Order: sequence, then structure tokens, then C-alpha cells
Amino acid sequence: MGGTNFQLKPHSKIPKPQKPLLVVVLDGWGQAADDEYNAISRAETPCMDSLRESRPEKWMLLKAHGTAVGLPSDDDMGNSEVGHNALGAGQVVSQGASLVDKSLETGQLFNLDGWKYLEPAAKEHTLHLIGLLSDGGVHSRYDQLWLLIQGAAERGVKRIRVHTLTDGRDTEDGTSVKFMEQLQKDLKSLEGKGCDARIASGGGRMITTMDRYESDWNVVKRGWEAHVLGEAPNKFKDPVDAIKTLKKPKEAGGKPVSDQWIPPFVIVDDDGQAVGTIQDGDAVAIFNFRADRVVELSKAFEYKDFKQFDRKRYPDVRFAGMMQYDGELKLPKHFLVPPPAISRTTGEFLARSGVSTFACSESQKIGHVTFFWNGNRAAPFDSKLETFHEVPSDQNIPFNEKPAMQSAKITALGIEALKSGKYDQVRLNFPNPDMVGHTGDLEATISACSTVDKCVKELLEAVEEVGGSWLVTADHGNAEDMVQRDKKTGKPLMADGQPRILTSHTLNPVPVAIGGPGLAKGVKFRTDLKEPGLANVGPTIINLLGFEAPDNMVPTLLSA
Ligand SMILES: O=C(O)[C@H](O)COP(=O)(O)O
Ligand SMILES: [Mn+2]
Ligand SMILES: [Mn+2]
Repeated sequence: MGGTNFQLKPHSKIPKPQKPLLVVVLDGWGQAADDEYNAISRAETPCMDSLRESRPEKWMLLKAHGTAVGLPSDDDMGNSEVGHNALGAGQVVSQGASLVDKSLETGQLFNLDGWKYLEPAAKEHTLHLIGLLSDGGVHSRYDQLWLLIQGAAERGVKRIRVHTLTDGRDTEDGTSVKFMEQLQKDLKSLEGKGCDARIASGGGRMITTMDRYESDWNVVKRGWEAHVLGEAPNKFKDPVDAIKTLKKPKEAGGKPVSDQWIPPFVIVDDDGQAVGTIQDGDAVAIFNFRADRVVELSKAFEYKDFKQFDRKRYPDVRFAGMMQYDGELKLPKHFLVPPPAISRTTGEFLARSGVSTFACSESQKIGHVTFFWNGNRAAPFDSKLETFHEVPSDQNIPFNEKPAMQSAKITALGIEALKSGKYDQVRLNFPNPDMVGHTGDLEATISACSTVDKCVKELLEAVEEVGGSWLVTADHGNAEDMVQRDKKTGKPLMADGQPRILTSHTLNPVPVAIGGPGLAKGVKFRTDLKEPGLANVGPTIINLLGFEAPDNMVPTLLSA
């Protein structure tokens, strides 16, 4: 442990491969029993099936949720952030959700610099809290928001405005009404304590504020207009009424709007004035702990010089994130809880040991195989050795309308990189099972899974052709279960004769498989690990590239 020597030692049995290693992450591809709501077992997946069925020593399951990926408990589903952090770090790190829980439970959060910075502005003016209204535990949690609000009120903050993004992606669609009612009730309870706390604006997370990796800045612009300027096409006096109304089908027979796609709205008073615009002198905090979908909003608040959209008005506020979302950019400068420190990752060791890497996905997930993979670091460790390639994602369409997404381009780029002879490692992420799974559209998700199976097949053929090796895995479950289930019996839950669709991730394990002509003789998976998880993949990749894994990492999956 410790030290700054990143030079890896040659593996005692596995020679440094002469041909590339392909690493594929199938985003949201979990393992579950055959079932009519299992989009993966219902899809045509001859390639992934053959990996499982014909090579028992080179296929296994990994734990991808809960404590195995640094989340507070085993009731927490996995997600891309913690999954890719674990895969790339080769370590289990206490994640944002756990750190914020602890800081709020002990009250430590209110003793730290971030709160001290916000406090005078919050007391003298207004405290604005912006984030995802959810109990999904992926980006945020309601109980944390409420503890934050109560703590602020107890410390003398007299005016609070909450700007709510509705979920339906990490939570069941339709639950936003319940969360909004709860928040409204809880905020009202502060009235007697001399705190005027109200919901001020909101919108569905997929079209308001929570864009990621600069896929579509218009999403952030809509959020800015609603939260900061008090401008949105929809104005309501009551936030519950806002969601209920905006979820209604536009015309008879139309499908209700999903919580994720509720148009932005602003809450107004009897005179039609927005109740919570953000003004000079105010304090503003984002209460999401996860970075990817709030980096852009943080830039809009923090950067004076900002060109991505016209902010129209740029208030002079004290701004903080729940965490620091980008450690290299030091963004934001102020934060309520110090983020997980992830260092000595596989990416850093491999780059410092001369390994060249091509990492690629489409916009929606490019940061997963770069930023999250490398311990929340956006820039390469060595730009001569690492190439990050982003394929632009489709903008503004629900992904079930085009479930193949950009998979053909990612496959073609992967094959080109494998054949180019330029890279030791080619790392790809296919977003489809996850992104389409989140829409809750079972047929489209089946199609997404069939498509990525074909992509994997083509890639493995290319590895075969060049004589390389491969590792295929996933970051968490999603597409393998598309229905809410009774926790005890596992039976699908119904409402009005219809299955209650599951749009979120799951607690299921994920597969990992290795192979290829370049795999050193005798390499197979070991069977002695008690509870192998995603973090064990990191040292496995280091081994497959011909090095011993460093001792700050969890054990390898290989027996060689
Ligand atoms: O941000 C999202 O899209 C979801 O909340 C979680 O999905 P991901 O963890 O797979 O990105
Ligand atoms: Mn994911
Ligand atoms: Mn997801």
C-alpha cells in the first residue's frame, strides 16, 4: 500500500499479451431466471448464451449492488457510477450516498466549510435547494433532503425554496406525486417554526436540468429558466397540481407523460409571480450526491464566463454542491460533504506502466468508461497512451423509439481500434439495455438486448481474427427484470389489471466472461472467492494485460 510507484510488475504466469484485450461493459445487463418480464432471456442472445453455457470455467456472476460497490446497504440497487468506479478502481470505496448519510446523521455536515460558506447568505436571504426528488438512492434520497432542510431551519434559515426534478427512472413511474405531496407537507410543518419553505419549480429529470456529459445543453437551459429566472411554459399555484396536470395525456387516448419527462414548471403566487426565483445574495445548493447529471448545472452557476446557453440573468449567489462533482476542475469550489477519494485505480497503474487504451461509448455513457472508470477523473492520465472517443447520442428522443441507439457505431469503432494495432486495451460501454430499460418499454428493451448481443458477437469475432483476448461484463442489472415484484413471493405486482413496470436498476448479479485466442494457457476463473463483486474485475484486467495487480486492490478473479 501507499507510495507513488505506479509501475506494475510483470505477472509471474501470464505473459504480456501481444494482441489487444477487449473490455466490454453491457450497461444494465443483469442475470435473472427466465421470465416474461426478463427482456434479456426474451431477446435473441445466442452470443451471450453461448458464453454462459459452454465455458463454465470462464463465466461467472458478480455482485453489483449494495455494499459490494460501496453503497449504504444491500437494499441499494447498483448503478453506473458506483459500478464503473468499482470496475475501474479494483477497490470498494464508500460512495457518496454513504458519506452523505453519515455526515447528516452525525450533524457533521453543518460544521464543515461548505455549509459555513452558504449559511450567512441562507440566513440573510433565501436558501435554494435543487435536485432529484426520489428515494432511488442513485443520485439523491428524499430522507437526506429532508434532514438538510430541517438542519437549515434549525440553524435559523427563514426562507427556503426547493426546485424539484421528478424521477420515475430510479423509482416507479407515478411516484413523483407521492414525493411532491410528502415534501409539501413536510415544508408546511416548518411554518410554525418561523421558516417559510416552499416548492418553487420543477420538471422531469430527462428534459429539465439533469443532462449528462453535455449530451444536450437545452435540458440544463430549461432548468436554469425555471429555477433561476422563474420562467417556464407551465405555471401553477400548487406543485402537486402541476405534476398531476402535466402527467395527463394531452389528447384523449394519449399515453400519460412519464415522471421523467414532465415538462418544466414554475410555481406562482396569486399575482402570477414566481415564488422562488434565484436572486443576488441567495444561497444555492444542489442536493444530488452523484456527479454526472449535475456537473453542467454546476458550471452554469459557477462560471462567470459561460457560453453553452444564454443565462439571461446571472445572479451573484453563494453556490455549493452536495459534493465536489469534479475533483480536477474543483467543481464546484464549495461542497457540503467531501466526495469519496478514489485513487490508485487500474487506469492510473496501466497508463503509468505504458499500456495504451481506447475507451469509447456514446455521449450518454462516455463518462462511465472514462470519468467513473478512472475514479471520477475526466482527463486521461497520459494523453499519448489514452484515447477517449465519444459517439454523439440522439438528442431529445426517448430511447425506446430507437433502441439500437449508437451501438453500430460503437461496434465499428471498437473493431477498428482492435485491428489498428495501436491499442493494448479497447474498452467499450453499450448503453442500450440500461437506457432502454429505464423507459419501461419491454418490447423495445428486448430489441435493445438482441442488438447488443449481435454487437458483442461481431466484436468477439474481431478479437478472434486479431488473436487477442476479451472480458465481457456489466455494471448492474436493469433489463433482466422489467416488473415490480412482491418482495416475498417474487410475483409481478399488478395495478388495474396491468403489470407495474420497473424502470429502475435491480439488485441482480451481473455476468463476467473471459476468452479469446490471446488468453494465456490455463487461465480460468477461480472458485474460492466468497462474494466476488465488480471490484474484482479491476485486478483481473491488470492480470490479463500481463501484470501482477497492486496490493491496494481486492483479489483477482483469475486462477492462473
Ligand atoms: O442517471 C441515470 O440515468 C439513472 O439514474 C441511473 O442510470 P445509470 O446509473 O445506469 O447511469
Ligand atoms: Mn449503468
Ligand atoms: Mn441506468
